[in-house]
Amino acid sequence: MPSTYLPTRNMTHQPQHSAPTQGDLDILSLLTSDSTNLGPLPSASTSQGQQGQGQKKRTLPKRDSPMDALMISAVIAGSEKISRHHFGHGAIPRTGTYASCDESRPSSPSPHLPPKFTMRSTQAPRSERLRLEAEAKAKLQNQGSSTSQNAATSPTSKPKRKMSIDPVPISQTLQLSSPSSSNYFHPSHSSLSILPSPSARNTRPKVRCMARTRIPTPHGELFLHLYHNSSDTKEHLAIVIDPIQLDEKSKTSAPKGRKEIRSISLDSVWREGETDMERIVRGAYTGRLLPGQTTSRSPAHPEQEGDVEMGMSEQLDQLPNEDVDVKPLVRIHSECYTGETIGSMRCDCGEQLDEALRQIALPQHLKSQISQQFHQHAHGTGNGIALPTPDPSRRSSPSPLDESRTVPGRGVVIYLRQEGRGIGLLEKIRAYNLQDLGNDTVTANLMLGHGADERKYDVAAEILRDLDLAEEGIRLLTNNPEKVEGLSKEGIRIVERVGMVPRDWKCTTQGENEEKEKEYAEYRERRAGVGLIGGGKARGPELEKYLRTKVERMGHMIDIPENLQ
Ligand SMILES: Nc1nc2c(ncn2[C@@H]2O[C@H](COP(=O)(O)OP(=O)(O)OP(=O)(O)O)[C@@H](O)[C@H]2O)c(=O)[nH]1
Repeated sequence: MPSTYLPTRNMTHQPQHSAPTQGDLDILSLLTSDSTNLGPLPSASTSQGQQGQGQKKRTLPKRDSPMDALMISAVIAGSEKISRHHFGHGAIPRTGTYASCDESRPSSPSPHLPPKFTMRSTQAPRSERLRLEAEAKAKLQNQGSSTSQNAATSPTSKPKRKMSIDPVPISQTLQLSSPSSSNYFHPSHSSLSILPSPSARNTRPKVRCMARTRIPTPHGELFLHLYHNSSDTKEHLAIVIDPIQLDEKSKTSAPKGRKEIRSISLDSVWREGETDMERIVRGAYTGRLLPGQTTSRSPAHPEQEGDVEMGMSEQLDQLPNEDVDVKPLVRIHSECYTGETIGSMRCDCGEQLDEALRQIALPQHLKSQISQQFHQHAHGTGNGIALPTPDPSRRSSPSPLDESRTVPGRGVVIYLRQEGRGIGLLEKIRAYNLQDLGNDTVTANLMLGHGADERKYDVAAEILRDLDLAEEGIRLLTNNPEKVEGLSKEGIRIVERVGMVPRDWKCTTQGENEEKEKEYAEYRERRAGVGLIGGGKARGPELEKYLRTKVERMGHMIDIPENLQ
């Protein structure tokens, strides 16, 4: 091999401090020597005794992998100045950092040739990497032992983030999902591992509103609140309709003392020094955001409001009238993918969600609200839940309230992610197949090893508490006695139950079918159906059977229309 193959460029740029190793010298000698000078490589068949006297034994030093001299030469000749120490590192323009892969041996380019490139390791020295790894392990162990308790009590001890949207990591806010019943389709499924501890079962779940935003809908503008909680991994929602927060006219027409429906956990200060932009991004502002806005009118920092508009409650306090306000209308709604998204007419869930939003947004007559309280609902509250009976003497006494006054409607739909009455979408789909075999919605659940209804209302109650509605009292929109009982047990004050009449039954019962039909047809064209498939009235034999089962087997507090009995 001619000596011109010697990779002189490379050798010239070897760092001066590092003496060539024996391996380097061997390769150099291999590349520059005549191959005939190489002795035979030792092999199993060649013993020392068999070697000729004059033959000098030449062996390559033991290296990690066999190296082909020609290949090495070709690679070196065709590449930038790369020494074997830097093999595998990237060639980058000189930028100053990590001039060598080992900080103890900085590279020293030849003083004669201005270097075009310097080599920079793409990774830190091993010592540094080991140190970081040990640090990370220690940190993980610490986190494991201190758990969520630390996080909840000292959010400021978290590593500093650019924008603190989430004061507590999701892993600490959300725990493993709620228990599900076992059934014979999943013999291997054990729910034991995810059952909460007995002590956890007795404590109230904690909820935190993580973010809120304004959503325009066919029923007006509303605020969507997303909640995390400590008892399951679901993101439950609160859909708040409260026009006084957005609309000047509503503000002035609302009764004195009406409070905005706001989340306490969202509005609180999440950490010291949080910025206006952080509060805006999570939705902890009052009023309406405008393009380019960077400061928030924040209920948590009233002292910062300065030149901004007067707070809503101050304005309301200045209203002259003394009206008793209508209580917020609340619906606790459970997720139903089929009914709400693909317009299934096996159930009335899509229609109910639409109808609930419509009813909450409707202006309320103060007079009618008071008079409603004189009448116990036609079906009572069911399950022994006593609703307050207003003093009948007030009925006859003339009062300014007798003059009907319209005030903006307000209320909340708590949207719980309890698909399929708590059994999940997969199981509900299986239940539908059992229903097609002739079973009703309750029997199908039982056949799958579930309860007829596995829902809980503790998280809903905590969300109502967070919205500061628990004590003020609510009007609950439902036919379901379990919802009334569940919420009452959780300490929610229900002043009235408002029935949910299926739109189709409404037409049938009121004897004004044609007019009502027309009204619903117009309604459907005008505003329903936006975002809800078939948002008008649902009708069909399967829906009929479902509704009937709810009344006959689940105790729902509504009469089946006479012509359908
Ligand atoms: N397992 C099962 N769940 C169903 C079926 N049809 C509807 N659902 C679920 O039932 C729930 C609907 O309940 P809600 O809208 O809260 O109302 P409700 O319990 O009927 O009571 P109301 O408040 O009177 O409407 C949703 O989670 C649906 O997914 C069914 O056939 N089987």
